[in-house]
Amino acid sequence: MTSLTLPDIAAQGNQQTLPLDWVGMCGIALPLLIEGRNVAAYADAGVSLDDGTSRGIHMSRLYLALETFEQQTLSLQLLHDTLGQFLASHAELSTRAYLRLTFDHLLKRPALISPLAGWKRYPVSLDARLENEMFHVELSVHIPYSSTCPCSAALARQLIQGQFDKDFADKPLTRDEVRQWLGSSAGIVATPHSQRSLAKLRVRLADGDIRLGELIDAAEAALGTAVQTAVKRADEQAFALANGQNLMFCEDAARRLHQALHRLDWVAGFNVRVEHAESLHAHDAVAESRHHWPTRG
Ligand SMILES: Nc1nc2c(ncn2[C@@H]2O[C@H](COP(=O)(O)OP(=O)(O)OP(=O)(O)O)[C@@H](O)[C@H]2O)c(=O)[nH]1
Repeated sequence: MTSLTLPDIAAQGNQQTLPLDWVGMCGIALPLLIEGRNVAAYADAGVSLDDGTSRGIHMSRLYLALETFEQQTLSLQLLHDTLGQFLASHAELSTRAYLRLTFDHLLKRPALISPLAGWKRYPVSLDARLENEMFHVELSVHIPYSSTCPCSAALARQLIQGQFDKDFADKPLTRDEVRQWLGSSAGIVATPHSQRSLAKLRVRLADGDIRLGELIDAAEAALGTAVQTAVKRADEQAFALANGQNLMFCEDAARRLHQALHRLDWVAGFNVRVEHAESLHAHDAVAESRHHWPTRG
């Protein structure tokens, strides 16, 4: 068989000497192993091209370095080793390596009262980089929850009081009549507005495991009214009660999350952003809080 030499354009010299900050591939399909389950993820893999005289990087070497994710459980060590491999396969060319993994993490959540359960989807991204031998990992997760406006609740209560004064102005009060009135929409004339809300958490991981489930649980416990999966009427009623006891502005939600993340000793720094998709307005109410986090970014 004649052996054919394949042209290697990437290895050619470059006429314009210009280093590049990031070169690689985006949207690579990649199965991950997380908590014993296979998860369909996408990877963006890249390196810096510091040697501006080289035309290109070797994309296939980054691609092939990702193969281990299929067999090994996702861990900080695996991310670190992979980035190390990116750089080792680009000696003389690159000093910085980057890997972003994005996937949906599914958790089974029980109903509040009924014996039902269902799956909840949490979009996740993991950004790892190796720069000057320093390894950094940022975990980002989006957590939906429900929030009821405390101001709207107070305004609604005032209207209900006014209606009570009107309806019972000249009447002697009987327990039964009041009870009936409380159960009628003619009595409870106003309801506060609630909104589906979103907490966007970004945390810098110190050494240890990627404790994704623990992070989500801590955030949902702090928020109090996570959105539900399987719901019967009994669950909906319990949810209405939980919301009535858990009124919050976006500022309240951001402060609660700040305190909850601060308690996690494996979190080296964080950025919290909450978005309340208001039903009062066509715009959102938003609050942010950070700790050991650069102001921008
Ligand atoms: N650098 C670079 N490569 C690209 C690009 N688009 C496609 N490729 C292709 O990616 C393929 C893999 O490149 P390399 O990793 O250098 O492949 P290779 O030379 O067979 O592998 P090595 O011998 O390990 O260098 C080549 O066929 C490139 O043409 C691009 O924009 N930049």
